[in-house]
Amino acid sequence: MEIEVKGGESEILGREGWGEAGCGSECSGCCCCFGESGRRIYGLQYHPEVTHSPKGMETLKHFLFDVCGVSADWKMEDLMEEEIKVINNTVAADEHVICALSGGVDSTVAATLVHKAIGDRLHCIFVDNGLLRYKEQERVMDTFERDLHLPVTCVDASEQFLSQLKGVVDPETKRKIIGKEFINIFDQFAHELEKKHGKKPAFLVQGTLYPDVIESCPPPGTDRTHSHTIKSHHNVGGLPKDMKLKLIEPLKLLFKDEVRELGRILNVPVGFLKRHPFPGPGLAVRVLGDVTQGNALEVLRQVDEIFIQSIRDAGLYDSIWQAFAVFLPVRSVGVQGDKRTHSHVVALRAVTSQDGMTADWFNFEHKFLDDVSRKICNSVQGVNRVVQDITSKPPSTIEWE
Ligand SMILES: Nc1ncnc2c1ncn2[C@@H]1O[C@H](COP(=O)(O)OP(=O)(O)OP(=O)(O)O)[C@@H](O)[C@H]1O
Repeated sequence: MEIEVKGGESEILGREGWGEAGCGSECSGCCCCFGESGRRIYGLQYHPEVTHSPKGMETLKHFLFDVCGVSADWKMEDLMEEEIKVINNTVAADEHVICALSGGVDSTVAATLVHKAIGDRLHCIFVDNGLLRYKEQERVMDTFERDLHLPVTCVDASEQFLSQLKGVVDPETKRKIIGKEFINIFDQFAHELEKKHGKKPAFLVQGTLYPDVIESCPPPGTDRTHSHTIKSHHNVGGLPKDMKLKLIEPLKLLFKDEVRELGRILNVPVGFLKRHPFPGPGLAVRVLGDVTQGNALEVLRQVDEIFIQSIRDAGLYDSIWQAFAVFLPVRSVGVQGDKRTHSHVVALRAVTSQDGMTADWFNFEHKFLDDVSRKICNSVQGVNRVVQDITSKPPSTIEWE
């Protein structure tokens, strides 16, 4: 069996006295697993939970059910009830809670659960940062209000964000600017709620998932300890110290597919739960270079909408983890309507994945790509070339910036 072994950790294995040991085929014979059935001690030097590990799930099932003797009687309904109890015990009857909704699955499910627990003492905010997809604001606000009955304030801050991003091309700087603007807006929202209810919100709901917790957890042997601050920084770009908000993270023991299951129990529309992930910094990380230059955002919105709608029409949306278009900071020469053009180039990216940690590029049929490319060049002014991204993760990341 071939397995991927993380380098640099093999010296703790293969000590004398251990029983059976296995070797990795691609790592010069270093130990990749061992077992001592007498002492009932087992160890693995690879990630069985990763989809790329063959028989990983079988290995885990064998360990849990045959070795440890546990039974699979865990139910999502029980978790929901438990979390509601925890939320009610945490938030006193006169306290208020805020939640930043992105229109994504995680924050929506987290907010819906907290709303079920504490009702309208939950106050949600959705920010139009000028970096949203085609008609995104209307589409998500409609779902929040009509289907989920969530109390949501929509703030149009597009000018504020775009003016701060003018001339910025470095991806990290873009992310930091966006994170900082989000915080200013959340802070202002909290102040307004304080004026209205006479009390500052004490809690912030975040849609932290278990993979985020794992990623925030430092490797064993380092002096560091796990910190929630790491995730909150990751999530909303860092919270201002004077907000003093305590975190409510009801999904922090769940993986994405489990969050979707919880969402189904909470009656979040299935179409919404199946939405592809969308990055917090929005189209800013899909327009390479200065997002405010020319009509890059508008062009990208139109291209992206055509691509996604074509994927839906072809019945492929649910087979793809994430699909989107990227606006490239180059122009190419073309011939359109008997005229020479010097126009924009856009890239299409679609990947499959189980958890976003690794991903493979999606292999569209030739006809699909041909149709989409023609449709884009024929209907989006200023685009004369469409290319496809055919790299997996690794070596690339899913997003381009
Ligand atoms: N436009 C927005 N308005 C309000 N809050 C936002 C917005 N975009 C992102 N956020 C907040 O920042 C968090 C992190 O954004 P990111 O896109 O990385 O989310 P995520 O962890 O994938 O979760 P989700 O599935 O909810 O989008 C979101 O969960 C949400 O709380």
